[in-house]
Amino acid sequence: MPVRGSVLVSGAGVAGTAAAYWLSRSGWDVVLVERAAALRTAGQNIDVRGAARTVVRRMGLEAHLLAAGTGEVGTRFVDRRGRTVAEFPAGTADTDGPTAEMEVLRGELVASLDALLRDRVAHRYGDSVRAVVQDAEGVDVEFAHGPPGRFDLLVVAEGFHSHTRRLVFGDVRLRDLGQYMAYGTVPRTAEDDHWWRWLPAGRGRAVMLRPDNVGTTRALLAFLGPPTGLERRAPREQVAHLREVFADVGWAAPRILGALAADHDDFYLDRVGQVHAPRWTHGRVALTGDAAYCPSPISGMGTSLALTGAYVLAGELTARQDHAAAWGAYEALMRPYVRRAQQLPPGGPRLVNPVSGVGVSVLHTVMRLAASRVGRAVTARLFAPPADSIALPAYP
Ligand SMILES: Cc1cc2nc3c(=O)[nH]c(=O)nc-3n(C[C@H](O)[C@H](O)[C@H](O)COP(=O)(O)OP(=O)(O)OC[C@H]3O[C@@H](n4cnc5c(N)ncnc54)[C@H](O)[C@@H]3O)c2cc1C
Repeated sequence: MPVRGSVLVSGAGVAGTAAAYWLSRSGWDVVLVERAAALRTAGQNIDVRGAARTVVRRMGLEAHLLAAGTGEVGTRFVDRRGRTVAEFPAGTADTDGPTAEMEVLRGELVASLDALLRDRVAHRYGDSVRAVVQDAEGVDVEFAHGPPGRFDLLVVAEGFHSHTRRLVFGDVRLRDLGQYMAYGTVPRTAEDDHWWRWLPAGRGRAVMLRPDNVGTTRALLAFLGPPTGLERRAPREQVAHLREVFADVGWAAPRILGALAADHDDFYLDRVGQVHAPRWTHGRVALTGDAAYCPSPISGMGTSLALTGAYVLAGELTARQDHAAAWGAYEALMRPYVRRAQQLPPGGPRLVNPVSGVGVSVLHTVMRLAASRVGRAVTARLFAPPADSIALPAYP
């Protein structure tokens, strides 16, 4: 196959590995640079829905990812004693509820995508883009550590806080959704089951436990509040803060906080937000995945947008050959899809994280109604992620 041109992909997450796969498969010469010293396989349960299911099927990964799923059987809202208030079993349709049919650990997905790149894509770990200068024919890139290089195109897939996005596009609008989320992995206990258990704990807080397929349990602590810079503090200080915020919450909170205090390895805390970049391309540089259009973890669509966007970007580049035409087609196909994915239910995180005790009781009632047969039909139509709302082209 003739080489179409050279592409530097920056960021070996979901979007970066997927873009590298589709580009290399179509004859592009791809270098994948990742800031971390190795592939980052941390992360928790993520959903692959709708059009993204088609993308992983076209990669030959669907059966493997279904078999390597977390085994989550559905979502249960619980009270402070762990008793089920309402449950939403996982359906076979991707749009059925919080638990998608394809739920995998992020690490499993990224490792599976990366395994497709062996012998196709040059990896450069422990390095990052320091400067970008482009002209009509190409992009000159300086790296923090390695020698500089010239590429035909640069694809930025560095996630929410992308540095290269800032270098090329300046500051883009980040929509803060008023919530912190902390993730960690805790030892599994006999009491843990295969449900995603979700405690709305009042005062805008939530405690969640989710099953995995590697013998541990995934924990999530979320709380509403303004940005305080907590996300930039050391993990030890972040856990100490969480201990204060969740001090009076029972159920799984003490167990989670105890485990997080002992082990920070897989601990991660950040603000919940969205990326609203007015343009996704500039000259010979394109943004994809969270760096371009993060819809936030509460949308359930981040990974699906990353997989779909990488596929469309690479497909259009290959189908059109002229990168400017490809950028136009990428925006035209993906913008409406992204707009729908970024439209959260009214109130955003506030809707399912009531502040007062009365609010928690109201939420319990609403969840019970929503979990009924009629309720599920209505809520599926109102709140289901718009995972299928794109006509995915079949590229050669
Ligand atoms: C370690 C980790 C854990 C996560 N855990 C969860 C989770 O539990 N639940 C959830 O919903 N979402 C999680 N996410 C986010 C989720 O992966 C994304 O929302 C979604 O899959 C879109 O992926 P992405 O490839 O655009 O971004 P990401 O998956 O964030 O990948 C971005 C990649 O770019 C790399 N990178 C960043 N800056 C640079 C740079 N300057 N140069 C080179 N490389 C760079 C990062 O190290 C990372 O490998 C996690 C992301 C990471 C990186």
